[in-house]
Amino acid sequence: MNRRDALTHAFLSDLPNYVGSQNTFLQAVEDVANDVLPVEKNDPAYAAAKVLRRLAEPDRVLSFRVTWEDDDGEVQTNRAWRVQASNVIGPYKGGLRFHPTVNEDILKFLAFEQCFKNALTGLPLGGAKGGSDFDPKGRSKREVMRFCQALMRELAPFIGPDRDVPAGDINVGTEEIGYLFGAWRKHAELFEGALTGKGLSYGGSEMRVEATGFGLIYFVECMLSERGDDIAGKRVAISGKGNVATHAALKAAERGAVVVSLSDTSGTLHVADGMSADLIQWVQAQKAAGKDIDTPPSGSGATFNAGGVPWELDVDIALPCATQNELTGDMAKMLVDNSVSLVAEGANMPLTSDAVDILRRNDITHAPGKASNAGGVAVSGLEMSQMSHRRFMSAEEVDAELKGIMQDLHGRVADEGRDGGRIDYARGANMAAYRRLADAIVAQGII
Ligand SMILES: NC(=O)C1=CN([C@@H]2O[C@H](COP(=O)(O)OP(=O)(O)OC[C@H]3O[C@@H](n4cnc5c(N)ncnc54)[C@H](O)[C@@H]3O)[C@@H](O)[C@H]2O)C=CC1
Ligand SMILES: O=C(O)CCC(=O)C(=O)O
Repeated sequence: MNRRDALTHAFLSDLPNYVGSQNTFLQAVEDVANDVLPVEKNDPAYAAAKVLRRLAEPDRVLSFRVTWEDDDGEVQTNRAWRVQASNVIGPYKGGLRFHPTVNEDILKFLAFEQCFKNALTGLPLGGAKGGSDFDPKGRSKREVMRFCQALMRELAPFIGPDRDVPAGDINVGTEEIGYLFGAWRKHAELFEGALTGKGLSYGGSEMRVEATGFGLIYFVECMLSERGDDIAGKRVAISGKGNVATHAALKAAERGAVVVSLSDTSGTLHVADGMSADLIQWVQAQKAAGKDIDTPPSGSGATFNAGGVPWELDVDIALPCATQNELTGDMAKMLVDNSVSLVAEGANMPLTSDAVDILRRNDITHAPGKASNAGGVAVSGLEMSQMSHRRFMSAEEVDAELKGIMQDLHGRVADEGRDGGRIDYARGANMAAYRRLADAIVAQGII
């Protein structure tokens, strides 16, 4: 082991001493540490500032109880958190997730990733993430509204347009953001952009709903053009059936790709000849109505493979768009066996560490979510500017800005990640984001 490796090893061995058994957070920090610590140790200013050690500790973790009343008049109690990771390059920014699996570990990993992602956008956005173990499944709209209002009663004192600007994530879409914004506005007695993902009638941006999925496809198109190739005719497997998955599917199909799957935890919807926009919109409608996707409309050409995963299918491109660690080592081997040549993450950290290693060993190009799914937060940044200026862009203008941001972001990541004839996108993303954060940390002193 050389000196550089020894220093990285020492950092990683020490991590659990202050992170404890938060394994998802550890996974995210380790991934970054392996790429950036060798550079940090050789840069006197970065090394003296102990940049990564500081980034691996959120500025603060707010933890609170949310008490609300269900439709039967019964009192319900949930746990919620806001992890404010770093505001060194802009106000804290990142989504809110409602899911029974939410805990401090998951939110710390997401907030850490968000710092790097937001730095890559080139916009002045810090990193944060929040959410609750509240499960909206089976809850009425009134219950969801009361829960959002109760959560905002606790969160409101800690957010604001120049302080911390939450947005949506899993199970938090335009409807929930509406309830959250209404409650914040009442609390603050202000009409300001304290949240993004708002509805168009009260300060939202065109294209925020589509931005993450569309941005993912713009990024994939940049990756393909590096090889002198394009997406038309490529067979694409997508996991998930939510906002990111379905908008990626719509954009890929519009660009001439053959989208063969969407999925949920119960199985995979498969169309060998490619999904039509109508079928993708059916999936969106089913999800919005809280219904399953296992009985596709007749004539759509779709079958549902209960228990199956999209990675079993014969495709060129794989886009995991559901949730963290959904694509395991065994599934990565399926991608290798099926000669997949490109994997780009729509979800945040959807690949386990061994899946990443398998792709790397088999020379499969892999873009991490902090680069390829940054389109959503980038349009959130545009929503913040539009709200401040009181001047709103058309859908065409926002889409053109989004495309430009994803192309610039791809260029920055590719430049850092170029290694002979190939591009290491994971390293490129970690390094490009780290440099921006590190320069700001060094410039602002020991604080
Ligand atoms: N909405 C956004 O703008 C952004 C979302 N992301 C990430 O994209 C991923 C999907 O988020 P959205 O589409 O917004 O959420 P959504 O609420 O619209 O859809 C959630 C999706 O996750 C799946 N899912 C949830 N928990 C799961 C589990 N334990 N196992 C398997 N599948 C599960 C659901 O089937 C569904 O496909 C998440 O990782 C999120 O953090 C990343 C960047 C921005
Ligand atoms: O739009 C935002 O502020 C956050 C989006 C988000 O949560 C993410 O990029 O993972």
